[in-house]
Amino acid sequence: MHTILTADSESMGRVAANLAAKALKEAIEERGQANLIVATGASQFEVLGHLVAAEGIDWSKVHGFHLDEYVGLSIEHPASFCRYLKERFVDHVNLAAFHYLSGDKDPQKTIASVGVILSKTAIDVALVGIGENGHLAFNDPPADFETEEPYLIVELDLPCREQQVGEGWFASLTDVPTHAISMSIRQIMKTASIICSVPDRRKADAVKATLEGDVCPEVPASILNDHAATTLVIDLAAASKLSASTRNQIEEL
Ligand SMILES: O=P(O)(O)OC[C@H]1O[C@](O)(CO)[C@@H](O)[C@@H]1O
Repeated sequence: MHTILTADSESMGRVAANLAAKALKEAIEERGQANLIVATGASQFEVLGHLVAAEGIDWSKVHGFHLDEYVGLSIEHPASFCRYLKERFVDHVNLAAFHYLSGDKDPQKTIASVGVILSKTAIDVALVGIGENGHLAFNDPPADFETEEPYLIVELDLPCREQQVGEGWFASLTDVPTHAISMSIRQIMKTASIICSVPDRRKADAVKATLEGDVCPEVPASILNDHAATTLVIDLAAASKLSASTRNQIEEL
């Protein structure tokens, strides 16, 4: 995994968005279209802000896929990932299509219908983050590294649900849904180019475990070490617990 260290979340977002824009333009040039997976959460604020402002992407040739969503939240809820993506991404670009995961009515039906399309699609770029508990999408530890299903309905663990309260998406723990739709680990790993953006000191332990520990289901994001073309973009705060030898191997911008 190639890791890039940036000063702060703003420069992290700019670097990640530039990488994504380049990969999307190359895919459009080569194949006439591009397929993109989009994540949500605090880690994607700056990434999506820079990406929608990027020049030279023919968005009408881009098909978007949604990484994960809570079960039971309507798009009216402030923490809805559908709402987040609509407001921060889809409304700003003229996409060929965006495949939302609506988790409020019939999540099984949603994952069946979007999953069929996703299974037949070669994804060029995935924008992802890492949770405080090391999760990748909503695959909390221990994550299922084996399933071939494109999407799963998962139970969220306590640290994951506490993170959502800590970030201010929900007023209390009881408001956080207990289940979510998540793209599976194997499906994410099929992406040609993964761009994983991780800002903030809250993520320092997860970043350390991802870069310095074993690849194991207990650290779901560690699987990215087995991917041929992942770039991890972190800021100084997220890198604050890395060893000196890891720091020496990281590209600093
Ligand atoms: O960006 P956050 O809120 O720190 O979360 C990291 C990752 O976790 C998810 O938000 C799921 O909680 C992903 O969509 C995101 O990439």
